[in-house]
Amino acid sequence: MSEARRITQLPEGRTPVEVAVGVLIERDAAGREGRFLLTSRPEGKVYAGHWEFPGGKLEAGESVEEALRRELHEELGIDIDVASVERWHVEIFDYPHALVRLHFCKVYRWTGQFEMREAQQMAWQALPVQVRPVLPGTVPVLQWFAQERGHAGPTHID
Ligand SMILES: Nc1nc2c([nH]c(=O)n2[C@H]2C[C@H](O)[C@@H](COP(=O)(O)OP(=O)(O)OP(=O)(O)O)O2)c(=O)[nH]1
Repeated sequence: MSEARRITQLPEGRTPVEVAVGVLIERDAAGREGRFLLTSRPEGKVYAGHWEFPGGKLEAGESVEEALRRELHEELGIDIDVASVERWHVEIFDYPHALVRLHFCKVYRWTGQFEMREAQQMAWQALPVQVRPVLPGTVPVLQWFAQERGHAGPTHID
């Protein structure tokens, strides 16, 4: 399952699946970032049981923010305001099952109670991440966190 390739340019003639990904982050009263939320991929999906940031594919006509609002509601039962979504990084991954362009967004505010509506699991994590295995497309996010937070050493357990 490790045949995922992180690539910097779209291969000519191939159209990626656009994916909105929400990096939900706790902040303290001073605005310092703390733990972030990972969820496990539900049974029946590719990479079932792997940990990732919640999100999913854009539907026709949707913006990244709208897709994220829909996915977070459908998967986790929480609500976000599209205006508060902060776009962070874009990454392209070429998996055997799909070419995906991941739009990672930071989310600091949400309302509602978390409900695992797809029977997945959730875990608030810090570096190094303790849950495993993580999805290949999740690893760059952990590296960005490591840079931002001055974290040295492994970001997760393989
Ligand atoms: N949600 C999410 N998907 C990721 C991450 N990293 C990564 O490579 N992916 C990939 C895995 C999948 O190929 C794709 C997301 O598709 P998905 O199957 O989870 O989306 P979905 O919920 O819309 O699925 P479905 O309705 O078609 O079942 O993006 C990540 O951190 N979060």
